[in-house]
Amino acid sequence: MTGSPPTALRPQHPSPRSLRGLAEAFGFEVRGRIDELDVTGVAISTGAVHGGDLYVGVPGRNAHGADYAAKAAANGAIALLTDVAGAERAADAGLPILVTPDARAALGEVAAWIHRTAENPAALFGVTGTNGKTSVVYLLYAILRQLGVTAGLTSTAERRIGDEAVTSSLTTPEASELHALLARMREVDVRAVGIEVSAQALSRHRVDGIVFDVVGFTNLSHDHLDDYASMSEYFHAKRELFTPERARRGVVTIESEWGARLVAESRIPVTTLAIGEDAPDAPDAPGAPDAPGAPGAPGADADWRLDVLEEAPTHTAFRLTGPGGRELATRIPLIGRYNAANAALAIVMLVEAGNDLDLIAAAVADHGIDAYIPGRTERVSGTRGPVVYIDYGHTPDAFAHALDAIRRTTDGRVVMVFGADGDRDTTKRAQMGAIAARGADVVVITDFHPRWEDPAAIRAALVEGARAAVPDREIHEIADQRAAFRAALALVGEGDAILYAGPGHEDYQEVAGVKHPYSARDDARLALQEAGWLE
Ligand SMILES: CC(=O)N[C@H]1[C@@H](OP(=O)(O)OP(=O)(O)OC[C@H]2O[C@@H](n3ccc(=O)[nH]c3=O)[C@H](O)[C@@H]2O)O[C@H](CO)[C@@H](O)[C@@H]1O[C@H](C)C(=O)N[C@@H](C)C(=O)N[C@H](CCC(=O)O)C(=O)O
Ligand SMILES: Nc1ncnc2c1ncn2[C@@H]1O[C@H](COP(=O)(O)OP(=O)(O)OP(=O)(O)O)[C@@H](O)[C@H]1O
Repeated sequence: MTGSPPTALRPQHPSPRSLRGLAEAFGFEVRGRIDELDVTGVAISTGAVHGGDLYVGVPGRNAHGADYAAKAAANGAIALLTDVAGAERAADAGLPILVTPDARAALGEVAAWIHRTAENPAALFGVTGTNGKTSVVYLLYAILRQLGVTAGLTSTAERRIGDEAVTSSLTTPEASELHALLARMREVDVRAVGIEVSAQALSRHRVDGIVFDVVGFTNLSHDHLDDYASMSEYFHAKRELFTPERARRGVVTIESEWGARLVAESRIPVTTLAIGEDAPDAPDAPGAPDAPGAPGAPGADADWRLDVLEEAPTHTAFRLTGPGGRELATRIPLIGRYNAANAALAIVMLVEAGNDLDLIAAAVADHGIDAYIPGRTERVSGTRGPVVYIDYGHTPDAFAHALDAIRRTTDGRVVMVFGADGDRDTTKRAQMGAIAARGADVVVITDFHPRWEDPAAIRAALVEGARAAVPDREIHEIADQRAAFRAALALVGEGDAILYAGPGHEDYQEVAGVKHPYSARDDARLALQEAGWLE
């Protein structure tokens, strides 16, 4: 096939449904002629419209989607669903209009109806938390495949059905895309799906029309305080997943006060998972696991307990002990106690969904969990020279965990390369700088996605945070990412490690609205070759 790659996975054999039936099922006011019209899909953005779709026009930050109804019609939409204001704006667009007070709030159920996603559903696993969602979803996917289950996933990195994958734009797709994806998955007999659920998705109705079988919570720490006024508001957005309207059962990692709070405030039955001793030093407030009010030894009376048995640059081995002393011991090809925690959460979620622990243990007995997580402390170096990890961490807590994991498995020096997102939560930058300075021997501050911000100002905030925390730390400020990585590489040798946090799986850098091609993974491999460390 030529042309642009598909941006979404949709059913290939949709079964048309009557638009009149839709309007009646939801009690929508109808403006225009809709009899004889059948709908085969639904889209919230004109770029995603396929022939036969219902286009849903919602108000946004920049525009009202209804203003694009004519464009949707040109792309093949057969009708518009919108609010009263939208209906007036689109009166001359040439499409019949269904009117509802809040079209975004209706979207999930409408998409579920059009795609019949409630019929013969796969087991649905939802994962939320500040860090680790993508990782848990990939670990679920890997274990399910080892159990012989046809699985799918949706994450920040990609939407995936077996070997078919598309790159993601949002962490959690809009409900229109999500239900289409589930319908496509049903066509190819996917029986279990891991879905990463961001706080924004819960606040913006993106997982409406779904009841998860099991939901999991990783942790909560400082992020997205540009979107939420406080950590409590951010927590409340995530807590929404632990309600009977959204899920049947939950598993909560009790690593911090937030996990304990979620257990206390959950409105669905929850199972708890405690992490053994030796968590890394947590960042300071806000959102610190050891913030005031945290209960004593977290997880002392949890249902499940994780103990890390071995940490190496290539793998982590752990034991999981559950109710009645049931045990599973295995390994993951990933570094870090936090990744063992992610794997443990995935396993307990599978058990809560009815999978037998012994069967899971048998499936992962030979080689451990066979997971590949793109751009999450991904080792790009070879057998010689420094160990180089490319990571997606972009929060203080992620920095702390990744640095801790690398420090534990590195005899030599640790150099950290990183930048910070422009046009995103600016309040975490000083802390990111501070944690890097505390955890690494040398810090190289570079640009990430400046977007519309002045990149020099972003770097300055990071440098200031680093200097304030460790005044004599060796700090380099190098705007160009390729040059920054090469400068880091020049500082290390056999036995040392580089953590390049930020770019992860991404293949671009966004500057002033333009996406420039840049893959940190590819460039790091190239630099390693240039330095003679990699064939
Ligand atoms: C701030 C925010 O939530 N923006 C979302 C919003 O865009 P917007 O309000 O800017 O939209 P707009 O430009 O005003 O347009 C209004 C409507 O007209 C439509 N439109 C507009 C122009 C056009 O030509 N055709 C068209 O159809 C748009 O699709 C939209 O529905 O509606 C769009 C689709 O309806 C979303 O894709 C978009 O998410 C943007 C990309 C985003 O960045 N969201 C962030 C906050 C987010 O959700 N992030 C989390 C990250 C979680 C994590 O880090 O863990 C996530 O889940 O991804
Ligand atoms: N359980 C965890 N606790 C703390 N940090 C973690 C954990 N798991 C992963 N991380 C760190 O967070 C980074 C992002 O991991 P991951 O992509 O799995 O999280 P996420 O919640 O999906 O974030 P995003 O939605 O932004 O992708 C990792 O690269 C790693 O540095």
